[in-house]
Amino acid sequence: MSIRQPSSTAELSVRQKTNINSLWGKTVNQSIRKTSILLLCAVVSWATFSLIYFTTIIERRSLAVASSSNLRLPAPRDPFKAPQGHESMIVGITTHTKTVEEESDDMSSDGQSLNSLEPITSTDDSEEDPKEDSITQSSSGDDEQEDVPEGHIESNDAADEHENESQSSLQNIHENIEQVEDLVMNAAQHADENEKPFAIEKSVLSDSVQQAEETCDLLPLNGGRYFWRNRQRLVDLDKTQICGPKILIIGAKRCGTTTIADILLRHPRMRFNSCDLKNTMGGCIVGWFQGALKQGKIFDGDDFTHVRRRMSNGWLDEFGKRLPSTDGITTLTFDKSPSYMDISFFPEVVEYAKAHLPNAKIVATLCNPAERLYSEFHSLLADPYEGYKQLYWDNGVEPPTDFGAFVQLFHNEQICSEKEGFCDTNRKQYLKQGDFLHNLRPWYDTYGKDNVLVVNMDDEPSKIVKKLLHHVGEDLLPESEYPWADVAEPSTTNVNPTYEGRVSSYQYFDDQMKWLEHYYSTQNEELAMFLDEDWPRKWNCRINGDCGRFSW
Ligand SMILES: Nc1ncnc2c1ncn2[C@@H]1O[C@H](COP(=O)(O)OS(=O)(=O)O)[C@@H](OP(=O)(O)O)[C@H]1O
Repeated sequence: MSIRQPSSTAELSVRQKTNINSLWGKTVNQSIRKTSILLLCAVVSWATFSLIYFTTIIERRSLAVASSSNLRLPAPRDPFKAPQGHESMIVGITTHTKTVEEESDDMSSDGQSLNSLEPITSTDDSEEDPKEDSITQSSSGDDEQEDVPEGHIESNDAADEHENESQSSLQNIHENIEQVEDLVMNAAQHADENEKPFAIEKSVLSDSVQQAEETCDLLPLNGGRYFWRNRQRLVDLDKTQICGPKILIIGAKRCGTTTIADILLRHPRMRFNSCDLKNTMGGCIVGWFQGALKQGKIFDGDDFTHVRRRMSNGWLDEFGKRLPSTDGITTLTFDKSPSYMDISFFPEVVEYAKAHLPNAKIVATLCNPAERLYSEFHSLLADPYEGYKQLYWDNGVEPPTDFGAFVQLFHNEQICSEKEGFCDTNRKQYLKQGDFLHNLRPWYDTYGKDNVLVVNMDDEPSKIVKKLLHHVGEDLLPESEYPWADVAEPSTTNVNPTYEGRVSSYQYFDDQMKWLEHYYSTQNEELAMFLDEDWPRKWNCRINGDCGRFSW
C-alpha cells in the first residue's frame, strides 16, 4: 500500500498541525481520563464516608427516638450549669409534668454541649406508675384527639408494636455500626504502631472487679461494656457485674448536693465517670449519660426510672456501662440524685436502692426549706424552655413569674377549691420536697441510723468534710489523704463559708416566706427532735423572732 505524499508545503503543514492536534488531543484525553478516575475515586470515598457518618448520626438519633415515641421540647442544654426545668410527658392523651433533676445538673464546669434526653412519651406509663397522681388530664388533649381522623390514633398496643419494630431495626443499625467499628479497629490494629488511630485496652476495666465482689454491692452488667476515651476504645465485654456506688447523695434538692459531690470528688479515692468529660474526644454518648453519672437517678422509678425504662437492655445496665471501675476499697464511686429524697413523688426509691445497694452510705444535705424552695423556683425560671409552665397551663392557671405568685398558688383558696387536683400536684411537686423528716424517715428505717448522714449546709465547710469522710469510713476515705487546702478556697469547692446567697432577695417576699415558715415549722421542730440537733429550729426564725441575719 502506497503512502500518499503531501502534494504541497501547505498540505504538509496542515497535516503536521493535524498530527500535533491529535497528539495534543490524546494527551488531553488521557488527562481527562486520569482526572475523571481521580474524581470518581474522590466521589466514592466521599460517599462511603458520608454513608458511615450519617448512619452513625441516624443511629444515635434513633436511639433517642427509640426510647420515646413522641419527642417534645428539643432541649439542648449546657450540662454544667443547666437550668432546672420540667419535662412534659404525654401519657396517652394525659400530660404529666415533673421536675427532672438531671436538667439541673451543674456539677462540672467545662462546656460541652448537652443534647439532653428528651421527655418520654409512654403509652403505658399511666398503668405502670399509678402512684404518680400528678398525671393530670391535659386540657388540650381532647382537642388534639378530635382533630385526628379516626384510625389515625394509634392504640397503645399498636404503638408498642410499632416501637418494638423500630427498636429491633435500631438494634440492627446498632449492630451494623458495631461491625463497622470492629472493622476499623481491626484495620487499626494491623496498621503501623505509630500511626494507629485507636488502641484497644482490653480488659483494663476488670482489673479490680473480681476482688470487688466481696467489698461492694455489685450491679448487673449484661453484655459487658465499652466506651471511648481519648480515642481509645475501652472494652470489657466479659464483665457481667460492676461495683455499684458506695455513697448515695439523696438531696435535698437545691441544698448544696453539688457542693457535697464536689467535696467528695476531691478525695483521691473517689471515682466518678468512665467517660472522663475533659478528655473525651467523642464516643461517650453525650447527653443523658453524662448527666446520669452525676445524677444517676437509677432508683427513682420503675426499672428504674420513667425516663430510661425503654432502653433495650435496661437502664441499670446502661448506667453500669458508664460507671467507673472501682473495687469498693481503694476506689469508690457515688450517685448524686436529689430526686431520691423526693419521697412524695418517688415512694419506692428507697426500696429499689436497698435492693441493689444494701450497703450504701446515705448522705442528705439540708438547708432552710423555705430558702430551698426559693432557690428551686429561680432555677425553674432559668430554664429557657419554661417547662415549669406546663403544669399551670394544663390546669388553666396563669403560670407564676415571681416567687410571690408561685407561693400564693399553694394556698390560693379559690383555685384550690376549684382545682383540687392541681393544688395537690403543685404541693407535691415543690412544697413537699421541704418536708425533710417525712422524706428522710424511709431512708432511716431501711438503711438504719448509722448509715444515714444528715449534713447541715450552714456548717463550717471543713466540719462538713470531716463528717462526710467519717461517715463513709476512715479505712475507705482516710482524712490524711484529703486535700484540705482545697476546702479553704471557696471558689474551688463551691463551698461558701459565708453563704448568704439567697438572703438579700427574701425581703421582697416577706409574706410568702412567713407563710412557708409556718407551713414547715412543725416538720422543722420534729426534725430537730429526731436528730437531737438545734439547727433545724433556726429555720423557724420568723416565728421564733430570732432571725439574726434575716432581720432587715
Ligand atoms: N454550703 C452551702 N450551703 C447552702 N447552700 C449552698 C451551699 N453551697 C451551695 N449552696 C447552694 O445550693 C444550691 C444548689 O444546690 P444543689 O447543688 O443541691 O442543686 S441541685 O439539686 O443539684 O439542682 C445553690 O443555690 P442558689 O444559690 O440559690 O442557686 C447553691 O448556691
